[in-house]
Amino acid sequence: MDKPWVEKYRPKTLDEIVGQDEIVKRLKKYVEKKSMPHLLFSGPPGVGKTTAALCLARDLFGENWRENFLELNASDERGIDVIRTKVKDFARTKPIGDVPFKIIFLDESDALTPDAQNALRRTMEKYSDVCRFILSCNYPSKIIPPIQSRCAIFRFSPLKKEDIAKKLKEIAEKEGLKLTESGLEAIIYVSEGDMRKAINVLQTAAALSEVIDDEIVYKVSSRARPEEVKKMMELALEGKFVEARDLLYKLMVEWGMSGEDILNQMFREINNLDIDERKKVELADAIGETDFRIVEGANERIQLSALLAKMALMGK
Ligand SMILES: Nc1ncnc2c1ncn2[C@@H]1O[C@H](COP(=O)(O)OP(=O)(O)OP(=O)(O)O)[C@@H](O)[C@H]1O
Repeated sequence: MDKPWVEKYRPKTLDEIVGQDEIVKRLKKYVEKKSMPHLLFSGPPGVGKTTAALCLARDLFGENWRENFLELNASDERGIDVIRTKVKDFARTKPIGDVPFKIIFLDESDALTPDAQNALRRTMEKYSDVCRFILSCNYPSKIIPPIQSRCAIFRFSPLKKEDIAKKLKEIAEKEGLKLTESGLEAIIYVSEGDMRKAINVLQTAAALSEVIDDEIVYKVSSRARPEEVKKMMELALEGKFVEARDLLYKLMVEWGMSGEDILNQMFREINNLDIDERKKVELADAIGETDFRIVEGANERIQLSALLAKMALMGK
């Protein structure tokens, strides 16, 4: 098996990062000045937080980057004591090269409890003359204010269509794949701004075929074509409950979609339906209700059929 493409094609310098332009610009300033504060990276998965930290380290430290960079994962390290010990060992030796500090990257820092974060804050203070911390998290609100106020905050956003397209085209070319326009659109649809997901879908599809079109993308990602989900919703709203439910079963059985996947796609299709604003509100509410019930453990098939029934009664 090939090396995972997310690793093989991970950018090595800040210049290779696609999108996140403002962030890259700010980080380059730190490289220029060889000086930076502690940083807090927040944002959804797979949009370049870890990559940006690695690229920053490479650009800043050059060939010595490995000696000057420590990566820890807050949810793997079995608590703050282990993190503290590792930081202490790492901070004991002087940075190698002409940059006066080392970098500690702490992934999933929002997995730490507030107490653990308080302990982390003290560790950050203790070693701040020799170490800069980069904390990565999905939600900055889960980081205690005293840490937030000690960090420069960087908010990473889901990647734009064009940015994902650029990267996928580059990989397809290097791997000798034919990525069709429909295939590219489909990967963009299923990955929802997450570059890791996009690259993984491309690699999984490439294991099955040299030509990547929408058919294969929806197959490997267990997603239905958006048109099919939309059609199911339209049938229900037109009062054709049985036809809508047949299509639902087809999505679940033939495409292997979970109830949660179907609801997510239905939610995304609301805006594409030709119904008035009030109906869209009712529909979003009904989908939310069904989602809650499924999360609580109710039968998916029954809940989704009931949702279609509700839509049939709701009408267009
Ligand atoms: N902006 C980007 N430019 C180029 N490649 C990217 C970008 N964002 C993500 N990638 C690709 O996706 C993979 C995953 O990205 P990364 O590990 O940086 O995500 P992350 O934001 O740290 O996510 P998580 O919060 O899940 O750790 C990388 O190996 C890289 O190949």
